[in-house]
Amino acid sequence: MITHLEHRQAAPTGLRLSRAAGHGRPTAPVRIVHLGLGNFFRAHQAWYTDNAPDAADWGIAAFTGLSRDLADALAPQDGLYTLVTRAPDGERLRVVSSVSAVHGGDEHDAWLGYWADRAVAVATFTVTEAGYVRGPDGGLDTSRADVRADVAALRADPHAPVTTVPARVVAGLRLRRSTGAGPMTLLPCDNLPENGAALRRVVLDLADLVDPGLAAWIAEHVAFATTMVDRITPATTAEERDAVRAATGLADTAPVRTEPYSEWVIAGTFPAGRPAWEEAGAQIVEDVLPFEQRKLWLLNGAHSLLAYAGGVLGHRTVAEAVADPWVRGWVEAWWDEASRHLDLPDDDLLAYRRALVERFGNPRIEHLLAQIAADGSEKLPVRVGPVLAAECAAGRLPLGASTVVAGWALHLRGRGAPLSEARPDRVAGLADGDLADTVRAVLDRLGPGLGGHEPLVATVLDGARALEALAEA
Ligand SMILES: NC(=O)c1ccc[n+]([C@@H]2O[C@H](COP(=O)([O-])OP(=O)(O)OC[C@H]3O[C@@H](n4cnc5c(N)ncnc54)[C@H](O)[C@@H]3O)[C@@H](O)[C@H]2O)c1
Ligand SMILES: O=P(O)(O)OC[C@@H](O)[C@@H](O)[C@H](O)[C@H](O)CO
Repeated sequence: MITHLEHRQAAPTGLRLSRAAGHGRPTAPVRIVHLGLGNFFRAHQAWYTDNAPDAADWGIAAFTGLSRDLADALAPQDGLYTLVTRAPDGERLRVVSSVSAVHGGDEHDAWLGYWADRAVAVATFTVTEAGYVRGPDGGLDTSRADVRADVAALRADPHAPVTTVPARVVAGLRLRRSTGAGPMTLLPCDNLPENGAALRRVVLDLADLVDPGLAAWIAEHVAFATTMVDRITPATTAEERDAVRAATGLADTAPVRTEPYSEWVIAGTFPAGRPAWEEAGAQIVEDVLPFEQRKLWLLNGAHSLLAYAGGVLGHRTVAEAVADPWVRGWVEAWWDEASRHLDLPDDDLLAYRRALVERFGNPRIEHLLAQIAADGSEKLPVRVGPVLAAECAAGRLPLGASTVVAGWALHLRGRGAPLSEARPDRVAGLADGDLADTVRAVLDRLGPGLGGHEPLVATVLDGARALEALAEA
C-alpha cells in the first residue's frame, strides 16, 4: 500500500495541526458560510474550495447543525484537518485549509454576523434530508413543534436563537436585508432532488410566517442554486485518527476519509461571486436534473438496496454486501430498471455502473450499511419511489425495486441494522400487523395506490420471504 503525503508535514510526532506551525495555508477571509459541518462537507465542498485557484480569497465559516463536538475538535487546530483519500491500493493525505472558522450551531450571534457581512457571498448546506423539515407536499412542515417554536421566536425577536435550518436561514436573510449587505446565493448540497427549489420553498414558507415582505425581498435578492454532489464519505473512526498520526506524525483529532472519485454539478447564479470551483473539477451546467437522477437512482438507490437487503443478510459494509452474488444480482436488476427511465446515452450509463461496482467494492472505504439505512422514510421516496412507480405504470414488476422495498419492510420490522429515523412519526405504525400489512403500507409511502397493486404486493412479499430464507440458510 502506498501512502502519499501531499504537503510537507512537520515533526515532532504528536504536534497538533496549526497554521502557526506552518501547516496548511494562511487563513483566508470568510466569504462562504456553511451549515452542517460534518464529514461530507469536509471531503467535498471544502476540498473543492481548497483546490480552487483563488482559494486564498475564499475562506469558509462552518457551523455544526446539532452537536457542537466537531467545532470543538477543529477549533484548536485552526479549522485544519487531514483528508485521507483511499484508493484500493494506496492513499493520499493532505491538510485542507479552506475552513477559516468553526462554530457550534448554538453560536447564533456568530451565525447572524456572517449573514450581515457584505463579503459573504455564498451559503452552503449539508444538513441531511431531514434537516429541510419538509412536509409531505415539500412545503415547510408547520405541524412540527420545533418549526412552530422558531416562528414564534422570530416574530418576537429577530435575533432570537432558533434551531431549524429554514429558521436559521430566514433569521440570517432578515438581518442581511436590514443591513443592506446585498444579494447572495444559497447552495444546498444534500441528496435531495432539485435541492435549490426544495430549500427555497421552505425558506419562503417560513419567511412568510415571520415577516410580511421578507419573502418578496428574498425572491428578489437571493439566488437558490441546485447541485448534484457525489463523493462516498463514511463517518470517521478512532482508527482513522491513529492511522493519520502514524503516517504524518501529527495529532489530528478530526481527519476525514473519502474515496478518489468526486463530482459536483452546479446550476444557478452567483450575484456576489463564488470561488472558481470549475477549475477544481466542478461542472457548471444549465440543468442538473439528468446528473441528479443518475446519481440518486443508480448510486443512492443501490446504496439503500445494499443497506436493507444486505443488512437482513447479515452484511455490515457496502463492500461486503456488494460482494455477495445474490445482492449483486439485485443491484444489477435495479440498475436495469432505473436506467430505463434515465435520459442519458446507454454508454454513459454503462460506464457509470462499471465505476459504481469499483467504488462500492473499495475495501478501504469502510462504509457501514447502518449509516446508509438511517432515515429511510426521507430517502426511499426519492431514491426508489419514482422508478418503482414508472415501472409499474409500464406494466412491469421490477425485481430490484421490489427487493429494496422488501428489505426496508423487514428492516422496519427489526431485521438488519437498528432502526434510526430523524422523524419516528413518519414510520410509526408501518411495522404493525403482519408482513403483508407492512408491505402494503410501505408501498403506499412510495407511490400513491401502490399498496393496492396486488401483483406488486405479491412480488415484494416473495422478495421478503426469499431474503428471510437466505438469512436463515
Ligand atoms: N457522506 C456522504 O457520502 C455524502 C455524500 C453526498 C451527500 N451527502 C449529504 O451530506 C449529508 C451529511 O452527510 P455527512 O456524512 O457529512 O454527515 P455527518 O453526520 O458527518 O454531518 C452531518 C451534519 O449535519 C448536521 N445535521 C444533522 N441533522 C440536522 C438537522 N436536522 N438540522 C440541522 N443540521 C443537522 C449535523 O449536526 C452535522 O453538522 C447527508 O445527509 C447527505 O445529504 C453525504
Ligand atoms: O448521506 P445520506 O445519508 O443521504 O445517504 C447515504 C449514502 O447513500 C450517501 O452518503 C452516499 O454515500 C453519497 O451520496 C455518495 O455521494
